[in-house]
Amino acid sequence: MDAQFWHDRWQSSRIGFHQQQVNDHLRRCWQQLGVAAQSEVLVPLCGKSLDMHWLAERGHPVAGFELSPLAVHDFFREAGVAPLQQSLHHFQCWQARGISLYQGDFFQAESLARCFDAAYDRAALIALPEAWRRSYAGLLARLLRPGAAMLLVTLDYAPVQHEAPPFAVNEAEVYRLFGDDFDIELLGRLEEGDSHPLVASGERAFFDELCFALRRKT
Ligand SMILES: C[S@@+](CC[C@H](N)C(=O)[O-])C[C@H]1O[C@@H](n2cnc3c(N)ncnc32)[C@H](O)[C@@H]1O
Repeated sequence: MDAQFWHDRWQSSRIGFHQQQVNDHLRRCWQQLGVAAQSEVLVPLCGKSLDMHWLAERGHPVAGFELSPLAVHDFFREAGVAPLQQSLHHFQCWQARGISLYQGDFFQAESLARCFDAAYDRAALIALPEAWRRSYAGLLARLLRPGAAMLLVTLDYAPVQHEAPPFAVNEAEVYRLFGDDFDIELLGRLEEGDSHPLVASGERAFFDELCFALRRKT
């Protein structure tokens, strides 16, 4: 997916991935990661996710990375706050209430020369075509300090589609991508079954959400 694909999605408000509520896996599983309250949480490909407010309310500074200026603008406008803005290397950085949104290409994040103790990925890995996922996993391994924890939420469904996100990223692929640099534990599999419209209509045989805890190896 090139940048224009995502700019078009935001421009035309085709943002079905955006959740009006805090993600269930985040609520249920975050505590198990044992991330210290003051640890900053990296949120790659963050959109305007409300999950970032949830993390900030728990005392975590948040560093989100998002391509779309519209998403960043909406995030702060909908929260009713006026962020401070500055240019930082390849990014425009918008900050308010302990949340910093770096607007630009996440794959340039190393230009900031920063590392993090925790990360949260919901609908980021599965937004990337297969050819980009290894670079993404490698970048996260470099941005996270040894011992850092990451909560990763992916989708597994069949038959898979290759044309447009969300892409299926199953358990075996998570181990292939992250296994060299991270210890991995599958925390849960939410089997949506017939409650998912694509399963009910017969378009998909199954449609599951997977939640993993990753720990950066020392
Ligand atoms: C499927 S959405 C998920 C957003 C968010 N994680 C959520 O749960 O709502 C993927 C987001 O990644 C952004 N994006 C795609 N490629 C990016 C990149 N290279 N750098 C930063 N953001 C990117 C898109 O604009 C889009 O908002």
